[in-house]
Amino acid sequence: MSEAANVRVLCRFRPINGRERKEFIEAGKDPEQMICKFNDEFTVEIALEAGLGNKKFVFDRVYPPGTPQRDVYNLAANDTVVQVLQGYNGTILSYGQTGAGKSFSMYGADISNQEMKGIIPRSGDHIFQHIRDCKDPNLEFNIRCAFIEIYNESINDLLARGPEHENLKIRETPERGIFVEGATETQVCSVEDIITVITIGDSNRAVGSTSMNAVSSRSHTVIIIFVQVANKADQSKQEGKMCLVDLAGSEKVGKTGAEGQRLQEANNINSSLTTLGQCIKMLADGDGKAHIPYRTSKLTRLLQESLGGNSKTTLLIACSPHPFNREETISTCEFGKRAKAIKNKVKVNATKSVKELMAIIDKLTIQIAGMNKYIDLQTAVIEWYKANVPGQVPACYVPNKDDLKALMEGKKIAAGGAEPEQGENGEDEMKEAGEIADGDVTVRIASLQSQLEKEREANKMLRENFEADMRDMENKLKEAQDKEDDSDEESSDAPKGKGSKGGNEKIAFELQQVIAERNALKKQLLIALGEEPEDSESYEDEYEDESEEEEDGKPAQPKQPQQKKDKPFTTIQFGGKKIQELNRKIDEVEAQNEELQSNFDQLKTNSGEEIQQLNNQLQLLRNECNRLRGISDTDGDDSGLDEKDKVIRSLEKEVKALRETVAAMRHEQNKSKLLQQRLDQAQDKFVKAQTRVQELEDVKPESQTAASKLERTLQIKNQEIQTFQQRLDISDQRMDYLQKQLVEQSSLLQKLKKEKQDILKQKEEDARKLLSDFESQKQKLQDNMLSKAKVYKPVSGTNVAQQLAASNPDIIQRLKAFKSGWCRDEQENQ
Ligand SMILES: Nc1ncnc2c1ncn2[C@@H]1O[C@H](COP(=O)(O)OP(=O)(O)OP(=O)(O)O)[C@@H](O)[C@H]1O
Repeated sequence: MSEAANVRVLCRFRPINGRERKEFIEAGKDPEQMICKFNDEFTVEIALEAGLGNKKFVFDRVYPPGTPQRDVYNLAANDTVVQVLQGYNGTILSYGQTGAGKSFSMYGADISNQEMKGIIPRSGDHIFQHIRDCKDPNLEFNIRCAFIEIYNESINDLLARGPEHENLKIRETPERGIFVEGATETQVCSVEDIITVITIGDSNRAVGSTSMNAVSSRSHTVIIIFVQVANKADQSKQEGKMCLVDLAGSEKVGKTGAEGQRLQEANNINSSLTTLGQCIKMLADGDGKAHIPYRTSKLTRLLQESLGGNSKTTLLIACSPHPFNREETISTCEFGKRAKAIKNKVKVNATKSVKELMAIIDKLTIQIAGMNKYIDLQTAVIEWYKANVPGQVPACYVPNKDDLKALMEGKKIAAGGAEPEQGENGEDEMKEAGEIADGDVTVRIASLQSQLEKEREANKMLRENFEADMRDMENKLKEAQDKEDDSDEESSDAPKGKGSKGGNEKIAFELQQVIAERNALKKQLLIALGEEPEDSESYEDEYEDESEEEEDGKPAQPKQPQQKKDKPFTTIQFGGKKIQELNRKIDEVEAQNEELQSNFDQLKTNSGEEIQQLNNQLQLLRNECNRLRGISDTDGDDSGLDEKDKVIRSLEKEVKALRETVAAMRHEQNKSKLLQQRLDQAQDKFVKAQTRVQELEDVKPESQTAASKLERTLQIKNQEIQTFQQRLDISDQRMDYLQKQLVEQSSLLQKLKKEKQDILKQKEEDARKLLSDFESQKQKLQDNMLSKAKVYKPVSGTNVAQQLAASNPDIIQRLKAFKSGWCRDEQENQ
């Protein structure tokens, strides 16, 4: 993880020097005059040309003239060293006008003097003090130093001589970042080694005298201290890199009086500093997306990481306090102000051990496997959708983002059909994944959908059953009616007496059966609707007395059926067509019945009187006949006999006629009886029909209630179906989204695969390169040490300075000359 870090800018003013005094004394001005006013430790006000006021600059710290080296180090470099020891890149660069004190701050007036030494030797002190203080036996430190200069746009190795160490190339790799290819990196084991390295490097660098600075740096110098910390415990490594940059001074060519080689140097210096200024301006002003022209100069390319890159950077601007350099001081402060706005992105340079790399590869392999599995699942979903009707919930599990995450972490997901993992955490992971799967909305939709389907099916069945029941009831009613009609016809032809009564019983029995069946159906229907069935009333009671014998040979009067309590016997107004027909028939039968009854009564009255009269006449005739027979037997007169025979025959005719009349009357009487029986039957039918209608009337509200309940249930179910349909639509949208995601994930997978291959390839290449670099470096160092007797030894424990002195006697002269330059300048200042 990288973190943002602003470039810190510190501003240091050196004391007024001899040259500046001299200039002002010669000009008749106050030689001690200063242009800077220090309001607090962060602010400096620079006096502009006469009358134009002051210009205020705010920095992370402002050091007035006379600030001790230690104070500058404490703020400028202490934190940076700590961060480098933690594996960060840190840069401290000094910028300013020539002679403003850059080298003084970075190296110090005397690098071996405790008070006068500058940031670089103090950093060395700090690093080795830290190593000495470290108590962790697993940590191994490896400190290396490189020392280069950029002179006239050429990068030269200051720790080795020869053309092969000049004009070195800048390279960049993901592991190392930006580095100078072929620059000598010598191992240092103490601060003395660092001092030696500085001394050697200094002796090799390009310096010259200008009118502004007796020993002026004619090149930009960069000391790089690599701090590598290896942890034996976990085989990990991290390497912090500290760049200590002493820039060559910007100068006004006219003011410094440069000409010839100095002029060319000055132009190159100014050119690279101008590019540096441009990069800083663009970094400060831009939105982070602008192209920064780092490659325009070697300096900016080398400092690319320090400017807007992976480095915690501190810019130390060195300024002159004297009015003689007002313009340059203001310009330097402007430069510092711009640099302050730069934000770097820093991160720890942790080098992965083989173990760590293997772990990363394993993780990536798991991720790829997880993504493949995810893709398989998604493909299954798509296949399912293709094969099934849209709007249905997939029969297969629809994985979600969490599943992808879990799969990429090597976990398994329950709905994917994977086996539970072994080990302590396996179960938990499966449980977790299972919870994710169970909680998935699609699964819930599927479950609800199937529930709905079941409800729908049950509803449909209920409705069908109800309709079938209704149909059955109607059929039974029709059958019963037909049977009644048939019974009517049969009874008209049936033998007199008990025969017609038996027909009624049969109808009554069948009707009871119909009622019993209806009750059973009603009970089933109520149970299906989830209601408590009422206890069915016994309809048999209504008919239990119907089979009573006739009393005294007289036809039994039709009995009224027992009416149910609280249910009055009402005239039927039921809406069915059949019921209307039945009513009509009942009315007809009733009318017929009344007519027959009155005829029968009339006939009965008339025939009874007539029979009595005829019987009386017959008796009289019999008496007369007997009397005449007695007279005839006593007189013996034949004429009288003929007369008597005539009377007898006449009387016999009359008797015969009377007998025929009586037979006819008896026939009428029988006919009347038959009519009476038919009347009874009709009465029975009427009663039964009324009962039936009443039953239907009773059932009607229940049926209506059940129907309305069903209707309401259907409405609710329809609403639920609509809701489910909406949820299914959402699910469809989700599927679209998932399909898009699948495509994205596929391309991401491809990308990851490619990246993995690239990384592996790059690692192999780097390893090969490192090995070859190492071998060549090793060879070079050995060659240098053995054959050419070079000045340093890249292994700890040897006094590099002593070896250097022994093998390079001329360097002592050069160092003396170099130091005398500083001393001269010191004297001048004093
Ligand atoms: N803070 C200071 N206190 C005392 N003397 C200083 C201070 N800064 C600089 N000097 C002196 O000023 C002179 C010039 O300093 P220095 O060489 O460090 O300048 P520079 O900016 O590196 O110049 P150039 O760019 O030409 O190399 C030196 O003699 C140095 O000792």
